[in-house]
Order: sequence, then structure tokens, then C-alpha cells
Amino acid sequence: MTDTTATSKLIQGRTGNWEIVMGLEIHAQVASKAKLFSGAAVGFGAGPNEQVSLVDAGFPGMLPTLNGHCVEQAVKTGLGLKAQINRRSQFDRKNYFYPDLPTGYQISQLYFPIVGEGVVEVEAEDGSFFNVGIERLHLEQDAGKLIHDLSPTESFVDLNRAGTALMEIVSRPDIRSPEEAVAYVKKIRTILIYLGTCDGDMEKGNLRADVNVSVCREGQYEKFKATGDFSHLGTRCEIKNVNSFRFISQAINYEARRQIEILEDGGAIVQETRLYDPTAGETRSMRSKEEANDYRYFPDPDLLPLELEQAWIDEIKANLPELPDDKRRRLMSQYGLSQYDAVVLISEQAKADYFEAAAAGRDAKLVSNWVTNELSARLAADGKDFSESPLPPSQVAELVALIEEGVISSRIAKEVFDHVWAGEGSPRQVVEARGLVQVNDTGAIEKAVDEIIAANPDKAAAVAEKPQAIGWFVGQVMKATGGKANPASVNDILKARLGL
Ligand SMILES: Nc1ncnc2c1ncn2[C@@H]1O[C@H](COP(=O)(O)OP(=O)(O)OP(=O)(O)O)[C@@H](O)[C@H]1O
Ligand SMILES: [Mg+2]
Ligand SMILES: [Mg+2]
Repeated sequence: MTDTTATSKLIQGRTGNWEIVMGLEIHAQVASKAKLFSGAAVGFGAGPNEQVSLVDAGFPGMLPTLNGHCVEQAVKTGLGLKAQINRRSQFDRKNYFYPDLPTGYQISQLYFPIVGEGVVEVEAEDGSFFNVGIERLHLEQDAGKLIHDLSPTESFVDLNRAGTALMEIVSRPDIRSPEEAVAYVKKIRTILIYLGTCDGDMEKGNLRADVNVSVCREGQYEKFKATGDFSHLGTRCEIKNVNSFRFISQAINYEARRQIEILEDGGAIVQETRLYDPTAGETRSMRSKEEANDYRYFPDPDLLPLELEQAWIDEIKANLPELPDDKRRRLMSQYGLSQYDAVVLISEQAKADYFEAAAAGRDAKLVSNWVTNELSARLAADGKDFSESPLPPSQVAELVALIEEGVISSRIAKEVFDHVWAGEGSPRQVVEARGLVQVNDTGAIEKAVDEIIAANPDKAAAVAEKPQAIGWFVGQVMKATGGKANPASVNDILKARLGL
């Protein structure tokens, strides 16, 4: 069985072509100082069980109090996902027993989630766009953490995370390849970071995805799309808690192959929950999939239905920050950037901000190149993001100004950048201190050109037949002038002298 290229969505099997279908459930920890139903602090790095209130620990008689800030964050996120905000929602108890869940139930929203259908526009690697439908977003509590590897005979429970607010964002089964799944999670993450509703830190587990994967025969997905009838799709398996982009892609590839092999051998897929083991590179069965009725969901009697006023929703909407897609369009129209450049810039809010601060009044394309190439690479090498850049935007602007004014060539600018990065001063100071000013003096360039032509009569004669050989002369002149000659003048003078 071989994969087709990334852009093709077909997988070749022994008995014909298959398609992958995926829907993702993303769990995003709400950016909030306190938990969803208690005043206990939310934070990373506290000692075990230091951030636990009696409510989180499930003490008898303790009552949950809804944290209004978390509700606002969910509404904000819903608006950012262009989704329906439900003015009436309700909290339900999802009952199951596990030692990391002291109450014996998780408070979630099954029947009436706070956010309904929406849509997310995602850019694929090839620059095209695809839409992923959002089915719903609901608020729920996180569970605690079990620690099994501290002692050979004991297990420990840390309830710091118990009761922390999560947003579960459920997509429609609109995702068709591992690459699309990764691009989708990246896009959701970017939107959440722009909104300030989740910090998107996947290493800390603050954003993780459950990936539902099924396969079907070529053409069946089209039927599903046309009719909305899920029976055209295969049975799904859910891979739980995948917390890196690389693992998402690996887990899907493995799982799709596994399912295709079973089906081609005449077997059937059992709907189940699976776990991805990155070390073994495979998914393993965890448990057979529970149905909603296994959880005995019922409305939480301790919590009233949540009713939102339209005016409050409208106010949140009016105060939303500029979202990635809007920023992309604006960067393209305001600065004349290509879609590719704009997409690269908006992928990080701080990068886009940096660009805008540097681009004012300058050649935007040049600024974008410096920001997305040279500076990005330097920051990445130091493990920094744009908000931590030791080089302020004004320095990039100054460097670009020097190029625009013809004081330095683009080539010299790279050298200047290195010195500026090394802390030698501003671009102008470096250019002056190191004497890197571009030679625009045509007399000096003409002299160098004449000398090189005189020393290489054979090559000069050959250029008449092979005009591209002029490149060699350009190189020589640049060398002779220490790279400082204005490249445009060099070209003009060479052409004139060589009779081209
Ligand atoms: N045949 C299918 N193939 C792939 N994905 C599917 C298929 N059918 C449904 N899905 C996706 O599975 C996900 C189901 O998530 P949802 O939260 O609604 O239910 P669940 O997984 O049963 O519940 P839980 O939250 O308890 O895990 C959605 O993202 C949906 O798009
Ligand atoms: Mg779910
Ligand atoms: Mg699920």
C-alpha cells in the first residue's frame, strides 16, 4: 500500500482506492486565572494538589459557581469561529468512575452547547484554502492527573488540573488528509491565540486533539457530502489526546493504513477509542467506544441553564481583535503583499505586528522578506519569538531604508544585519563604522570594469556570443570593490563596455 502525494486524497490499496475522512475534537484550556466552577487558581508548575478547592475535590455539599470570564472566553471563541452563539445553554453531568475525577462525573454540555455551527477557513500547504465546518463548541471541566511512575507500588492523584475550564471544539468530518488535519489544528490554535482565549501551548497540554479517523472507498465521500448521510462513511476510531503536530500526522497515517488492511482482508472496523504510542509509531486499542447513554448524561441540578443577553454578546463581538483571516486580507490590500507572504506573517500575531511596525513608509515587500527570512531564522535559532526580538522593528526599517536609498546593496545588507545582530549598533552606525557604503561613483566602477576587461580579453570576446557570461564579470567587479559597487551600475557599465 503506498500513499499518493500530499495533495491527492486517495490512498491506493490492494483492491482499489480509499479515502480518509476525519473529524477532530480539540480540547483547548480556557485562558483564565480561575477554574470553571471554583475560585482555585489555574497555573502551570504549582506543587501537587496546591490548586484545589473543596469544589474541585468533590467534597459533599460543595456547590459549583460558574466563572463568568470562562463563559465570555467561550463566546469570544465562538464568534472567532464564525459560529452561532446559543443564548441558552445548559450544563450536564457526564457520569463515569475514574480516580482522577473526584465527583464521579464531569460537568460538560451535551444537549445544549454554548456555541453551535460555524466554519473555519484553513490554508493548505500549496496555498489553496479549504473550509472545515464546526459542529459545536462546549464548555467542560478537565480531570485531574494520575501519576504512576513515581513508585512501583503506588499511584498518585494530582487534582490541580481538575475543574480547569476546557473548550471542546468539535469539527465536522470535513478533513481529508493528515496534512489538512495538521493545518486545521494550526489554524484553530492561531485563532485562539489571537483571541487570547487559550495560550495554545501544546507542550503543556493546553491544546490537544482527539482525532476521529475512518476510511471509505473512492467516491463514497462525495455521496456523503451530497446527502449528509453518514452511512456512506466508514466506522470511525477515535485517537485520544494527540498533542503535537507531528504525532497527529503520524497517528492518522498509521490508523488509516490499519483500517484499510482490515477492510481489504474482509474484516470490519470496530468503533473504539485508541491511543497513539509515538515510540512504537502505532495506535492501540484503549477501550471500545462508549455511547452517550453509557454516561447517563443528565442536566446538572446544581447549575441553572445559562442564559446570555444579546447585548452582551454584541458587545463582545464589537470588541473582538482583528482575526488572522482579516489580517491576512488587510496585509495583502494595504501593503500589496502576496498571499504567501501574508500567510507567513499572520501565522504568529507577534510576527505580523512586528512587520507592521517596521513597514510603515518602507518597501513592504522588502520588509516582509527581512522579517520572514533573516530575522525569523535568527529568532528561531535562539528559541525566541517575535515579541522577544532583541532587534526592534525600527532597526529592520532602518536597514531597509538604507537599501532603498541606495546606500547599501542587498548583499551588503546581509553583512550589516549580522553586525547589527551581534550588537554593533544600528544599521546606519554599522555601515559608517565599517565603511560599507555602496559605491555609486561611476568613475570608480568604470575603472574597475576596464581593468578586468583588459586583463581578460578572451572572456570579453566570448561574451559577445554568450551574453550570460557577463555574470562572471559582475562577480569580478563586485570582488574588486569589496562587494560595495552598486550592482545596477555595474551591470549598465559592463554592458556598455562589452558592447551588449
Ligand atoms: N465516520 C466518521 N469518520 C470520521 N470522523 C467522524 C465520523 N463520524 C463522526 N466523526 C467525527 O467524530 C467527532 C465526534 O465527536 P463528538 O464530540 O460529537 O462525539 P464523541 O466522540 O462520541 O464524544 P466524546 O466527546 O465523548 O469523545 C466529530 O469531530 C465528527 O466530525
Ligand atoms: Mg467530543
Ligand atoms: Mg470524541
